[in-house]
Amino acid sequence: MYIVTAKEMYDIDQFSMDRVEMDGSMLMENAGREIAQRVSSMINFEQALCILVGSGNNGGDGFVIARTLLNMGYKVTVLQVVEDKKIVGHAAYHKRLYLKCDGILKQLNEINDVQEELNKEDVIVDAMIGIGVKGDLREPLYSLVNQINRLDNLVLSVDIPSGLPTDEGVADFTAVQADHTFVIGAIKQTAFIQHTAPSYGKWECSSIGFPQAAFKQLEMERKVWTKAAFQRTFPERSEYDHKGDHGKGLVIGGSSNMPGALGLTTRAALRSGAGLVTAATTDSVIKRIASFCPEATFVTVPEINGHLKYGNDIDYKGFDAVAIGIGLGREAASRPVIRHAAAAKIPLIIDGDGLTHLKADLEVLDEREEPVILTPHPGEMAMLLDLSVKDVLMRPFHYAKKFATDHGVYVVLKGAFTVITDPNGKQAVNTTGNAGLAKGGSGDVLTGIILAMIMQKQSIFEGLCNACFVHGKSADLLIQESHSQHDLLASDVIEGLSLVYRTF
Ligand SMILES: NC(=O)C1=CN([C@@H]2O[C@H](COP(=O)(O)OP(=O)(O)OC[C@H]3O[C@@H](n4cnc5c(N)ncnc54)[C@H](OP(=O)(O)O)[C@@H]3O)[C@@H](O)[C@H]2O)[C@@H](O)CC1
Ligand SMILES: Nc1ncnc2c1ncn2[C@@H]1O[C@H](COP(=O)(O)OP(=O)(O)O)[C@@H](O)[C@H]1O
Ligand SMILES: [K+]
Repeated sequence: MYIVTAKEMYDIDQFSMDRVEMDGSMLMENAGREIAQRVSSMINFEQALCILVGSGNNGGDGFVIARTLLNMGYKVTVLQVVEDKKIVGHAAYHKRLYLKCDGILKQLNEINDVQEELNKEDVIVDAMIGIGVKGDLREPLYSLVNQINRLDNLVLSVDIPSGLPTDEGVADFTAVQADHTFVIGAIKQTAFIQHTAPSYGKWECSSIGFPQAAFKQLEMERKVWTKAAFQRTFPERSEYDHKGDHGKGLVIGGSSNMPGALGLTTRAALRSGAGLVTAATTDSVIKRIASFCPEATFVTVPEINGHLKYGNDIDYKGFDAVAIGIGLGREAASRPVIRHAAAAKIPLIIDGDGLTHLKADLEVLDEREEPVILTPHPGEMAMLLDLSVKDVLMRPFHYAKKFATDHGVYVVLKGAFTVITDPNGKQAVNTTGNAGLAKGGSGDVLTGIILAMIMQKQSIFEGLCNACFVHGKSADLLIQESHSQHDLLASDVIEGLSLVYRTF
């Protein structure tokens, strides 16, 4: 499922109409009919529906929805929120059809008490403005949207909640708070931004006949990583496999005050299917984590005040990938460990404190040819880019892509919606997971899963997407079956991986 900006959606639309010669009013008919079908499955014939239509094509969709539901036998009223002369083109055509089917139409400016009028309705269908919104809502829409948001009625938005921007990066807006949004053609970027996603309520996306070629011509691919994508790309094990076929991974990190993190990463990598995992850390950390991951092997690294030192004595030969930085601490003495790891000719994952050390030494990335994967949370992404966390949360797609393409690395920008970006700027969003993961240690577990996944028979990008998918899915299944978001621990997420593998 594609994730689009407004411009990309208009490009898809234009391509379908100009190159494939699809008719605009047919696309509108498809959209409206598809949504009407879905609305009808949510309501009953006793419920009164008010369809609010605006001046653009979003309003046109509203007229098709109104006609379709009317002809199915529902109680429908259209409330037109703009003057007659503003309804033009395909929308005007569909308005005519609705009126010729004896549809009831009221004008907003002829109603004395809008609040009372809306209170009479059970269901509000919001087809006032779609992706064509520009700037802050003007009156009377601004007041109307605020009134709608005070109602208890079921509110269903068409394509996007009216007033909400399509693209990331807008801080302030007034928009309909939908209970459910019926997205047309492709899901919009703001459905994955922390401060705009809640406006959509639940959402579902319907295909209205846009050809695949219309999506393929987009400059850059940006998709939701779905269950189907996981099942299509996740590699099967062959009957004759041996441990060497599933990768020999190395994890480097740990310090006296953060010993557990490396244990979580190591165990998670083993649980996720790595053939062999070796943890390189201080003697005291090894003593503390060894019983938690008995299948792992260990390499002792010299220490200074409980932190790893130098790192030039770690032998990378024979390993297929390395993850570094987990629980490492920010002591300057540990910085060379990152530099040495960067010289190893195998895929490199840099996590946690490793990212802080990397920031002081970013040029090591330019010298590498093998894949580098960075796994920042928004705070670490902000640190890498010299921005505020607010900036990153406002434009995660933009900033993750900027860093990935500027430095030729993969970026896994973690959060409620994790954005995975490849060195060319291709992006995917993982939507599995829940707030039970918002706890220390969850990221360490993810790093272990990533290490295991990138050593399996799948591309690095697919491996990263699948790692985020199973990490979140484990948390989702655990809170359905035996845990809550409150008590879920990072170590539970490791054990929950078996549920994911068995279920999917
Ligand atoms: N083939 C197609 O094209 C298909 C398109 N599809 C549908 O079309 C939608 C996009 O349609 P669109 O481009 O006509 O824009 P749309 O979202 O209706 O809004 C524009 C209107 O809003 C108004 N307005 C804007 N900002 C405002 C503000 N701040 N405050 C107040 N008013 C404001 C603006 O008024 P104006 O500024 O012109 O006075 C203008 O008239 C898309 O989301 C999908 O639903 C589907 O049917 C599939 C096929
Ligand atoms: N509300 C949430 N919904 C879904 N996933 C979440 C949520 N909060 C955190 N996560 C996931 O949990 C992990 C937290 O990683 P991170 O912040 O690095 O934690 P830590 O460093 O404490 O281990 C990430 O994979 C993130 O995507
Ligand atoms: K809308």
